[in-house]
Amino acid sequence: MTPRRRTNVAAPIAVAIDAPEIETAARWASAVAPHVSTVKVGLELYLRYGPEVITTVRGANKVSIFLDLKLHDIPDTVARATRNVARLRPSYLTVHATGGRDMIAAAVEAAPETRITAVTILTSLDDAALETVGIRGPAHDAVRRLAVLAVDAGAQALVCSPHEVAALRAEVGPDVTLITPGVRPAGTDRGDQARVATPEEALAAGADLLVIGRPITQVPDPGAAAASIAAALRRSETASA
Ligand SMILES: O=C(O)c1cc(=O)[nH]c(=O)n1[C@@H]1O[C@H](COP(=O)(O)O)[C@@H](O)[C@H]1O
Repeated sequence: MTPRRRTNVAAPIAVAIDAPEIETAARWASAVAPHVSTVKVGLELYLRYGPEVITTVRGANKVSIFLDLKLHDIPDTVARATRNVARLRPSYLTVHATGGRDMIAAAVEAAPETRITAVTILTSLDDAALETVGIRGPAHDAVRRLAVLAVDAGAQALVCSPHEVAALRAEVGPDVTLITPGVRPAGTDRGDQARVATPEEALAAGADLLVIGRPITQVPDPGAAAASIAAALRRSETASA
């Protein structure tokens, strides 16, 4: 699939600010903000610092906030939790698609200004791991089933691995934002990720937003790493135009 061309300078990257301390998170956010569209705050920081970490990471940075709490509970509980964090005005909020249709719909209704983002099958799981938790695979099929269910329930964005993006795009159309973690620049360590691809491959497959954490944050200069991946993405878009 031909990648959709972008005119803004910030690359379609959500940097996963998975830091132990709020001071580190603030430093990483301001280093990467000139180069990327979005920063993602997840469980590690939010469970320690709560809403304060959103205010801090947002700071003076011109970035969208992706709040990755992966909510998964009964619909009323998820609705109330979603309402609480919607006050922080995140652009994206994650819920697990396996929570089911009513749970996803409850989150959508509770946060009309936020893109409720359904996580399909975690990128750390391969086909064998899926079987151990009783989800009918292969991962590719499970992702497609959950994506259709989530969009039907009102989710405006989906998280999947780069391997499933092209098929999902064909399935859900152009209006649903497709977000891919499991992104590893060539030559970097895949760590605990199972279904991975390079940033250029994920973008070429049709992803709208690439979630990248450790390849940017666990190097001496996160700002330079973000700038370098952003430049590589721009080159690959130009080459395929
Ligand atoms: O929802 C997510 O962001 C997410 C879903 C998924 O399936 N896999 C996944 O890795 N993530 C998140 O994406 C980030 C990936 O970070 P790195 O593996 O360091 O690039 C982490 O913050 C994960 O919590």
